Amino acid sequence: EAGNFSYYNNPMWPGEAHSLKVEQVLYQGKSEYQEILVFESSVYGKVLVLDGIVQLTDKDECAYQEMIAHLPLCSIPSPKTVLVIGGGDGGVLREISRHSSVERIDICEIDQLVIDVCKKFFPDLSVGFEDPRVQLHIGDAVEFLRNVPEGMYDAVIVDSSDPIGPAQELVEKPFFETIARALRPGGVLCNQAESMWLHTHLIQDMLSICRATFKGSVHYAWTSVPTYPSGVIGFLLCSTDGPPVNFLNPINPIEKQEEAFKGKRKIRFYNSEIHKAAFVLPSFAKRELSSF
Ligand SMILES: NCCCN[C@H]1CC[C@H](N)CC1
Repeated sequence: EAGNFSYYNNPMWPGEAHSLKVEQVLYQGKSEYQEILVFESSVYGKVLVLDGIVQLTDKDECAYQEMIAHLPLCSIPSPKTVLVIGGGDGGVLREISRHSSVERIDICEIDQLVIDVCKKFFPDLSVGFEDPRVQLHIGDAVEFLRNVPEGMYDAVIVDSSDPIGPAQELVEKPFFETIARALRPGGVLCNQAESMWLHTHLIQDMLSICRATFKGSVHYAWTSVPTYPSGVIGFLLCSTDGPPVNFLNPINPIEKQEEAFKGKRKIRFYNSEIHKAAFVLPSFAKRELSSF
């Protein structure tokens, strides 16, 4: 119904509310995993909500999807095989397909209904599924990774929702160990890593797991997404042992990828400068998220 959509008292954000004016509800349903809502907002275009948590909006999804895809892929010389965990809306696939070096994109999404709803209401994102390099696997990521050959991927991107509900196991040590095994030497992981304003304890836990699991470098980067709680979201960038990866300086800059732009939607947020800037942290975060 028209009015306001707001979520509050979610255990992830106690005592915090964020509300968007609803022009029209476009879809409401429930899969075997979560409640799914799509509505037209007055400021941010269409909005996708899972279990009461905003996942993306037309207006600001570019910041999240472009950063989570290009921060890892622009940090290694020539990514060929990529795995996406989650990402059922297709936005991350859309961004990965800008890289002409990529030959294979596996995606493991647990909820088919999310994919179907996004194909209907978010064609600018689900276009990612049309790339012939994409192979879709519906199922649990932990199960999927168990059956992946060792050293299979150059990059793994974990585009997960928050660690309550279906994505709880995606912040635990065994999951990161299966990712490390699936990556080739010098391979990279980019993981959704919550807000430095609200979740430094969760981020510290993920950082210590990653520093123990990934023998290369581990860095925290962040970006602005106005419709996420606290208006920012972070990313964990990890590399395995083998050729060192310097995340802070994109050696495979998007500006040099002619495929990145030809016949595709323009890039709206990411560029090589904002790549470098993403790893610059405010003082409190440097203290709380530095190596320990
Ligand atoms: N690909 C859509 C974004 C999914 N990522 C999450 C949405 C919910 C947020 N609280 C955290 C990121």
